[in-house]
Amino acid sequence: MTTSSLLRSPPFFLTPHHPNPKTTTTIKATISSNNNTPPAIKHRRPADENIRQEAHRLTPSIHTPFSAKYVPFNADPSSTESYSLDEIVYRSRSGGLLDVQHDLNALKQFDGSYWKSLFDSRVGKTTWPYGSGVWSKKEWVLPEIDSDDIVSAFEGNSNMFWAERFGKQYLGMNDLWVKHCGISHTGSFKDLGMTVLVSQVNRLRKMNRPVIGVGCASTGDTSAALSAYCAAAGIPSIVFLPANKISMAQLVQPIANGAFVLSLDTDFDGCMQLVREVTAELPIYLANSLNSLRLEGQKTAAIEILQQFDWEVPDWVIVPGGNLGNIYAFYKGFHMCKELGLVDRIPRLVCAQAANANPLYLHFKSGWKDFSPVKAKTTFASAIQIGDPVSIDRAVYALKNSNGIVEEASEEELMDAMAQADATGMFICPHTGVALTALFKLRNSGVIKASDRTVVVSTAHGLKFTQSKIDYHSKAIPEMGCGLANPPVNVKADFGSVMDVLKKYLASQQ
Ligand SMILES: Cc1ncc(COP(=O)(O)O)c(C=O)c1O
Ligand SMILES: N[C@@H](CCOP(=O)(O)O)C(=O)O
Repeated sequence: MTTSSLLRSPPFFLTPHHPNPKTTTTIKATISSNNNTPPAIKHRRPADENIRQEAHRLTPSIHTPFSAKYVPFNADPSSTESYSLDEIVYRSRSGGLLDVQHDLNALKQFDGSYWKSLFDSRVGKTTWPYGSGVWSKKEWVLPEIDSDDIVSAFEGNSNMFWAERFGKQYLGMNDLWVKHCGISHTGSFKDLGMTVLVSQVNRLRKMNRPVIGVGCASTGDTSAALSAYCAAAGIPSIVFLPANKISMAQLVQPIANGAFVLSLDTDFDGCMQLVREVTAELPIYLANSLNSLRLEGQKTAAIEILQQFDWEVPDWVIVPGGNLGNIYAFYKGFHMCKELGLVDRIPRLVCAQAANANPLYLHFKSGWKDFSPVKAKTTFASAIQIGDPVSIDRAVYALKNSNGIVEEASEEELMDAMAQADATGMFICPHTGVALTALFKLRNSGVIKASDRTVVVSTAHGLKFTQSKIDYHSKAIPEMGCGLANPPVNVKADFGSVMDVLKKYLASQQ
C-alpha cells in the first residue's frame, strides 16, 4: 500500500476502535440457559497472550504516514536544519533549543472530528499502548515508534477535579478545575514526558546506538520518573540531586527504583550544568526537558484537558513553572489542537513562580527585556527552586503567543493557598499552592472573571511534600502566621476529657 493510499482511507490502526467479531476486545458475558450457572466470560485475547503480543497481532508493524523530526526551536522558516529523532542531539548547530516538528500536512489529511473521536475511543482502556493518556495520542507524539518499544505505565488520563467548594468559598467561582497531573505513577506530571523519552531510549538501544544509561539533574520529580521508567525497562539510570534540597519522599523514589544516585553539594542549576557536561562526554542520554522529546509527552495533558471538557476550550490555564518546559508543552498541545481543527482557539496561559525563584516573573515585569538568571533561594515549592531555566526561550514564546501572564507567590501566600485547598478536600503540593496564589491575584485584580472557566494544573502529589504541611500545621515556620494551621489536640484518654473537647469543638462548628 502506498503512502498516498494510506492517507486516503484511514488505515486500520487509525480507526476508532471497533470490536472485531473474531478477536473481540469486548468482554462478553454469555447468559447461560441455566440461570443457576454463572455466565461464561469470553476474553478479548487468549490466556497465553499478553497485551504487547495482542497489540502486535492487531497492528503488525505498519508503515505509518506520519512522522516527526527535530528542528531548531522557533527557527526561521527558511532554515533547513533538521535531525532524525533517532539521532542523539539536544541542541541546534547555533547552540539553541530544539523542537519536535510533526508533519502537519500528513496529520491534516484527517479532520478535527476524526482525531477527536479517535482519541476519545482510546480513553482508559488496557489496549497497548493506547490506554495511556500519552500514547492514546501516539500519532501526535512519536508516530514512528513501534508499540513494542514503548515503556508505559498507562500514565495520563489524570483526574480533572471540580474545585467546587474552594472556588465558591474563596473566589466566587463555579467553573474552577484542578487538573491533578500529580495523581500519577510516580506522583508528578513528569511521567507524561518520561514515558516518551525512555521509550525512545529503548528503541535507540535496540538499534545499538551508544546509550548505556540515562541521566538527569533533578529537584526530585524528574529523577523519580526517570528511575521508575528505566527500572521498568531494565535500563540504567543516573540521577544528579542537590543535597538536602529535595523531600525525603522524592529522594527515596530513585533509591528504591535502583538508580545510581549522586547527591551533590550544589543547587539544581549546578546539577543541571554538571549533567550537561557529563552527557556530552559519556554514553549517558540526557533526560531533562532540555531534551525536547520530553515535551511531546507533557503536551498531551493540554489535549486531555480539552478532551475532558468535550473539546470546549477553558478561558485560563495556570501552570507552576521552574525549568519552564511544561508551560511550553501546554502551549504546544493547545496549539496543535487548534492547528489541526479540534478547537478554534487556545486558552490564555499563566505561568506561576515562587517569589524566591522568579527569573521568568522578573523578565515578564521588565516587558520581556534582557533575561537574567537569578540565584534561586530556598522555597517550600522546592521542585521549582530553579534560577536559570533551560527552557526560558520556549516559555517566553508560549506566553507571548497565548496572551499569557506571569505571576509570583511569596512563601506565606503559597503555603496559605495550599492549606486552603487542603481544607476543601484536596491534598496538593506547594507548587500547586503557587499556581493557586496566581489565581487569587488575578481574580482580585479582575483579570480573571468569576465566570471564567479556569484550570489550575496541579503538578505533583501532596504526599511527596508532607514535611511542608507538618511544618505549617505545627506553626513551626519562622515569620509565618500559618493562619490555617490545624494541629492535633492532645487529650487525656478518659471519657470526661474527650467529651469536654468534643463539646467545645461542636459548639464552634454551629
Ligand atoms: C512538582 C513540579 N511542579 C512544577 C514544576 C515546573 O515544571 P517546569 O520545570 O517544566 O517548569 C516542576 C519541575 O520543575 C515540578 O517538579
Ligand atoms: N522539577 C524538575 C526540575 C527539572 O526539570 P526538567 O523538566 O527539565 O527535567 C525535577 O523534578 O527535577
